[in-house]
Amino acid sequence: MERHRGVNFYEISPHIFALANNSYRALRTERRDQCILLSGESGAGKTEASKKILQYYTHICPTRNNTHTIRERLLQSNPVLEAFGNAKTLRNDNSSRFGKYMDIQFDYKGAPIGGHILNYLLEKSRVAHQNHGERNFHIFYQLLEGGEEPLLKRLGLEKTNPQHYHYLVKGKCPRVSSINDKNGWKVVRNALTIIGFNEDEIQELMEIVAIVLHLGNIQFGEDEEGETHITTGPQLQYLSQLLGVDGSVLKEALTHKKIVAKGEEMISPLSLEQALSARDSLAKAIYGRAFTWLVQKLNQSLAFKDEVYYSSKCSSIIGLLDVYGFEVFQHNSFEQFCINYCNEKLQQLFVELTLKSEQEDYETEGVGWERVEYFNNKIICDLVEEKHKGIIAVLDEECLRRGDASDITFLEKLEDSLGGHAHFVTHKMANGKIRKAIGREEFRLVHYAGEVNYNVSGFLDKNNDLLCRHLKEVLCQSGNHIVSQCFHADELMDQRRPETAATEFKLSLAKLMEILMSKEPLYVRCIKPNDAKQPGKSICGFDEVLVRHQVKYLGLMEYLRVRRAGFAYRRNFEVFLERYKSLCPDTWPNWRGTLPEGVATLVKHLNYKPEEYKLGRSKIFIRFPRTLFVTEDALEAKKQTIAVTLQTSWRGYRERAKYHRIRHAVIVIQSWWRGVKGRRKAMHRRQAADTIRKFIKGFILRNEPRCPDNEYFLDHVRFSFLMKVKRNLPKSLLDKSWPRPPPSLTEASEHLHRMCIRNLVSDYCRRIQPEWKKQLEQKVVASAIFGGQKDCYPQSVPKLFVATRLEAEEINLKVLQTLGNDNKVKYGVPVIKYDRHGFRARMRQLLLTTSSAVLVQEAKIKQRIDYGTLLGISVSSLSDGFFVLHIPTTDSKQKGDLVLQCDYVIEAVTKLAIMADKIHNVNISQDSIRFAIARGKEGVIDFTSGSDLRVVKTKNGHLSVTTPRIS
Ligand SMILES: Nc1ncnc2c1ncn2[C@@H]1O[C@H](COP(=O)(O)OP(=O)(O)OP(=O)(O)O)[C@@H](O)[C@H]1O
Repeated sequence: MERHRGVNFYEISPHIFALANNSYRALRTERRDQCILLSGESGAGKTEASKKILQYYTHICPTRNNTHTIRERLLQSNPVLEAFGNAKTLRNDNSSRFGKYMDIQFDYKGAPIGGHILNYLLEKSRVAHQNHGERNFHIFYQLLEGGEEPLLKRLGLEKTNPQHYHYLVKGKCPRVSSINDKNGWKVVRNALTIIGFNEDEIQELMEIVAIVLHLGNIQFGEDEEGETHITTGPQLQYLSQLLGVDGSVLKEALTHKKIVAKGEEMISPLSLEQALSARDSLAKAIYGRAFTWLVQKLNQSLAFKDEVYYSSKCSSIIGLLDVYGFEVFQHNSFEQFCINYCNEKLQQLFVELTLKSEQEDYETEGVGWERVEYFNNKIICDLVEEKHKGIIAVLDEECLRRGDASDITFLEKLEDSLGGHAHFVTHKMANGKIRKAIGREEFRLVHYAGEVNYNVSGFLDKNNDLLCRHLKEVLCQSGNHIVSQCFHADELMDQRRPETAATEFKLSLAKLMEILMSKEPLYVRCIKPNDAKQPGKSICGFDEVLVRHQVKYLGLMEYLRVRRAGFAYRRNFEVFLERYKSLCPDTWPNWRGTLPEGVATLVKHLNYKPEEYKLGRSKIFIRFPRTLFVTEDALEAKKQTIAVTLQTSWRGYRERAKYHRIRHAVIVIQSWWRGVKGRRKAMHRRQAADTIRKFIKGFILRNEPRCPDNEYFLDHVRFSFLMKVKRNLPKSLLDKSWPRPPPSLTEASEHLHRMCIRNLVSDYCRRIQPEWKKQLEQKVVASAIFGGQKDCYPQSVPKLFVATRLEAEEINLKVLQTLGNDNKVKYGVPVIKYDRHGFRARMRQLLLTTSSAVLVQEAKIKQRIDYGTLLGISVSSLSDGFFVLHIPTTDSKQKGDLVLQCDYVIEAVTKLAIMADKIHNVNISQDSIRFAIARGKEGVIDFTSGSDLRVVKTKNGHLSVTTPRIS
């Protein structure tokens, strides 16, 4: 299959795949529907060839989403149809007993997307009767051999025992070595599932097979009064069960007939013979219609479902015709007559389309041609089908004739109307040798493929193909859905007589011919190598006489002659030019001149040699396939360029259109956006003008009471001020800045400022540490005592009071005290111990010279003074560090007031005042301080400002302290 894919026909040796590939290529390239006609005798290999073709298509064709299923279904339809429609005959162990035309639908990419089957005249008679050495349809044996035990039990059948069923043993060969029924069952069962039958449908289909088998086993007997009755009860029970109808109703229908005359129904008993015939008719009718139902069901499964996406116009078709082949048996009946008539029609089509039309074409087109003689079988077709005169017409006439019409009268009628015809002869009409070869009840037709004697017995019945009304009524009530679908109540109402089997077959063949004529035909002529079903090329496998005979009657030699002398290809100028015009610059893209000139120009450009082609009146004839294939290859190569050109133009067009669309959209969006923006801007301006207007008016009226005209301005001013305040709030307590309020907000501003300060203060207070608080308290006290009173106070403000300075053990204090009136002034430098209760002084004596003091000895004075006894503290207003602690003098032990000097006079005095709770008893003197000396005496210290510190005792006994001035 791979070897044949995409290869030209002439490039490799002949093969069924080459032909399949050729038709597929033609379908793809020329988009013309194709049909492949398989012909040959029964057993020649048509069905096998058609399966190979199908296999080839399903293998090489590209796949679409659902084509996988379609492929499978196409392939699997074969085993199902073969099981129900094929049987073993003397000529072929798998002989098709029906005609089949299958359409395979391809989409434009060449993927199979669907299929449809037309079936023709099933050989129903086989259901009830088989010739010796033949079998019934395969499905019966397959079900019995392979069917699962529960299934068979349900159907009331016995496994692997065809002998028990009358309908299966008429030919006396229920088992054949070449056929594996058990395996066949598995294949069919699987195929039915793949095709899409559900379990119920399969069950009901098998019920039908069982119904036929049980019907065959129904036996009749006659009672003493001559009435027919059924002798096989169990079969009847199974039948009524499977058909889903009442047993008694079925029983009556099988043994009685219903006649409707003048609107009245009459029931009369059947004779034994009539009952047997009615039973067989019933079996044939049920099986025949179930077969048609099966084909319809297959068609539903194969149908192309994606109609919305692909219209059927987009698809192309390859048809496969595989009908029963030409048949000659010892005993030939109505069925062989129909089968052989069908083969005549196919041969006629072949003759018409090839030998006749081709040669006529050469002649009418004026191409020099030497006529090849051939046998035209139209005469035989006419003999069979001609209106009023043909065999079918005579048969129908006899069937419709009232009275004593029989198979024999039919034969006589034939003799009357067709006597003397070259292809028709009967025992009576023949003479000599031929007469002996024809039976009295036979007529002989000289077919294109040979002579066949047909026995007329049963012709009328088979052609009438009638099922008695009574049985039809029963089937209409059936509980089996397939049966009830096959036998519809409408049929009973229809008073018209149905077409006879032969006429119906003739009409369906006519339709088939129409279908085939509308397509490009390809032929597969199957040659049967021997009559013994033998394989191989040995002498016994290849019967030369038989083969020669077939080659002859198929008209192959004549056809070869026409082919050799003729042309491989012929087309109308228009079609040819249209297809290949792209290969010549002069004809591409359009030829303006006449068609013959155009074709001539094209052919010249293609370098066709004179012997390769001929130009007729309206057609071109190409002699060799090679020439055409070379041209096709060139077109294939050219298609790339054309495709690129088309793509370029299309893409350009598409992009331009897209660009224009976008551009238009952009302009629309722009205009809308600009409009929006413009409107927004205008609105803003209007709002701005309004604001400005309001603002100006408000400014003018700003000092008026609040009114609608100025409220906006005032609000704005307030808002602005508040925002300004918000932005410039003082960060610390020392920051005194505050925005200047507009006049209308002065009061509010002050309010806010106060709140802000308070807030800062509370914030500050919250954050303040205990030590610092104490420091500040002390500083506040210092400020209260000394603020603006003592010269050195301002310098002391930034200096922090050190907690340990006075509380420590040692304090650097100088004590000045006059201890006596002698010239030697003794100064004590007390070390003061200082605690919560008071302070204690311990003196060290100093010897005072005029300018310096020298430590002489440790004083023995120890004085303890409680804070509670402290009367007050005196300091000068100058910048010296002297201060006097006034102590009560009533106690004789007291040494008098303490005169002290300290570098940190502000700190020391403040702390002492706080400790002794004498804040209000600190006296700041301008010039001098009086202090008590022991024993009621009093001393004075005079303070003056000078250049540096000097302490001297003046003549008047005062202590004079000169303190440097603070610059
Ligand atoms: N190409 C083949 N190679 C080998 N065997 C073949 C080939 N073709 C056919 N046969 C054998 O011949 C038998 C009959 O073939 P097939 O059923 O295709 O014949 P047919 O022409 O369809 O007959 P009918 O007209 O009776 O249906 C096949 O079962 C097979 O055994």
